[in-house]
Amino acid sequence: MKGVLLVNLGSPESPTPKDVKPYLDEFLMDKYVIDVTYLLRALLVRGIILRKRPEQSAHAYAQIWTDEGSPLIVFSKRMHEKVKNQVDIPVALAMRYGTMTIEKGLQELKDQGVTDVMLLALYPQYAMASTTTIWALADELVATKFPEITLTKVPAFYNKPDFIQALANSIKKHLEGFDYDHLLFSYHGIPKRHIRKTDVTKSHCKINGSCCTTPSPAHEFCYRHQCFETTKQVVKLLGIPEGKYSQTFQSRLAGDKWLTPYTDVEINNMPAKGIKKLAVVTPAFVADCLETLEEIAMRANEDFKANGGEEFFAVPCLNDEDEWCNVVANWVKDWSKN
Ligand SMILES: C=CC1=C(C)c2cc3[nH]c(cc4nc(cc5[nH]c(cc1n2)c(C)c5CCC(=O)O)C(CCC(=O)O)=C4C)c(C)c3C=C
Ligand SMILES: [Fe+2]
Ligand SMILES: [Fe+2]
Repeated sequence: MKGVLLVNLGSPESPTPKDVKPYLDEFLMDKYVIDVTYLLRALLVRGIILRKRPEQSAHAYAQIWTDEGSPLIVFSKRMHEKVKNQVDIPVALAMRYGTMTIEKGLQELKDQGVTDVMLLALYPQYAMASTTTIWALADELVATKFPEITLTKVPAFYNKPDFIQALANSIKKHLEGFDYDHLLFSYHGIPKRHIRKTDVTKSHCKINGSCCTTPSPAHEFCYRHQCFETTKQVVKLLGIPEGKYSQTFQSRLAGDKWLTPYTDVEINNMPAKGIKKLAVVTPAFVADCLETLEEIAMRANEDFKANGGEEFFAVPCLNDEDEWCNVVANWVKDWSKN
């Protein structure tokens, strides 16, 4: 019997340092996120990052937390319900980190008699730190605990026409009536090293400006290329002219060379370039979360205005919008027919 496992990142149990610390420990000790030797990772994460970050992150989480819990979890659950109600095979929801584990998701499907699982990582663009870590853990669990299950991994959907259409329609709807000067596409950043590491050709991705727009088999696993493509296709559908939009990368951790240009730096410089009304869209995230609600809608908004900006609007993620849920339900239906 067929079934589906939807997987997103996860959130701490509560916005307190006590719960944020073990969550960040699980997340940052993941070898696909901080991809150095175990000893170096432990030194970096447990010896340095986790000394202060849980307090700071808990404070940030507290500002976005809702009565129902973390926005990422709340929106993912709503989206899951809507998808589930449209299809006639079991659909489970799991998170890569935290208590809603992939193991529990697979168990839930197994208990309903599922042996053939469509694994959908809820990230439009492929990255080692987001997609591979889900695929690798699911593979490990199947090998050790669910030998009767086979997995079908859904490739990144950054350029799928129905996803692009849903995203473009959502942006258009949210921006109705906002006469913005500029639309910024801000994607979660990753270390440049990750791009080189997942280059299947081993030589294509030089991150020098043109590699990501030059056709190559490397692009199946090139996060930067996939971000450019999402932006290009959405802009085309919306008919936004050159110069009225740009693309940046946010949420970097210190100590590494991350993809540029950086969202915060660019936003702070915009008012001086005459951009006074700014709209920001965050297409690496399908559900609003800390990185969209606190980093963009709150912090970037304040910084933009402190630097002379006048109006700022953070476009919500797709969350549980009907069109997006229908798109996912259609992917499930198409897969389950074959
Ligand atoms: C879009 C996909 C994501 C990629 C790629 C990604 C890479 C990545 N992230 C970190 C470090 C952190 N990310 C944090 C939060 C966070 N990251 C994503 C998605 C991707 N991360 C989401 C959806 C969220 C929000 C989670 C939520 O609960 O709302 C955090 C935690 C928060 C904080 O302390 O700031 C960290 C840390 C790295 C190092 C990385 C690639 C190497
Ligand atoms: Fe992240
Ligand atoms: Fe590339």
